[in-house]
Amino acid sequence: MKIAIQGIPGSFHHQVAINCFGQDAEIIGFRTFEEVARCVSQVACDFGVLAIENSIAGAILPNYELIDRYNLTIKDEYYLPISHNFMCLKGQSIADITEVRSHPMALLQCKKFFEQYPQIKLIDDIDTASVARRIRDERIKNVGAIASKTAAKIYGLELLAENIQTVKDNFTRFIILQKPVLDLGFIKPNKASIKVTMKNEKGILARLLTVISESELDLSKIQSIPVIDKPWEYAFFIDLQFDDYKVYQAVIEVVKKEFGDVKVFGEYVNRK
Ligand SMILES: O=C(O)C(=O)C[C@]1(C(=O)O)C=C[C@@H](O)C=C1
Repeated sequence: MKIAIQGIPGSFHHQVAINCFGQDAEIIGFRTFEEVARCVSQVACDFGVLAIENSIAGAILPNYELIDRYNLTIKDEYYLPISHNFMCLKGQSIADITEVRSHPMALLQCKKFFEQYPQIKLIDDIDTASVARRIRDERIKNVGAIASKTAAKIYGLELLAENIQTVKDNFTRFIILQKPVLDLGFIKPNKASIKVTMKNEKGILARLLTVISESELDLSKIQSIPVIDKPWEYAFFIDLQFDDYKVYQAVIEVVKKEFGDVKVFGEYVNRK
């Protein structure tokens, strides 16, 4: 089985791919999230793993747009506890480090820690582990990485500080993507991710939320994203949790009829 991820061994995406698909899965690493989405849409891989939101840094908005544009299906979700660690080539101390490189989401999660070291510049890079590997391969001094302890071990770096994320309980929600499938097999879904492109009417969002709340569906996430060909109009990505699939389906029908276009990205099992 081929699994597409952004990143290399030691990255958090790599960890999720192993946790979900086992050690024997063939994990194919890409440099960008877009390449992952494209690979899954072309069925060059069976599944893709994509981070979608983090409990400290918030949503990764461009990834919502990718799921939509490449017409992908959300098959499942996975919540990974994230512990970030500050690391560098052996034999250096924090005072030697002038810049730290990592994935932008990782930097956001550790911003507070670096406030005490104003001499260290924070620089966006591809993914957490690839910085660790580059530091090792090119024997780069004075540069630190933020990555998992697994990455420090694989790439032989020294830990300068552990668990440096702003809040110790830190989670990233990942989604497992595949090409559209209508057959859910044996899965009994109790969660769905949908996009509603609403008519621009006064009070319409409040009315939609009332319909959802009165139906007893649990709205676990709502995120607006711009409709790119209609400036200042927005679509809403909504996650819904439910006990009764029929109630959920009935609400979807009402939303389609009264509120606007609905695109269902996936129906799956809540893993929170
Ligand atoms: O760089 C990595 O190791 C990743 O897997 C990327 C990523 C992200 O996209 O949010 C995954 C989890 C953490 O939140 C930080 C970075």
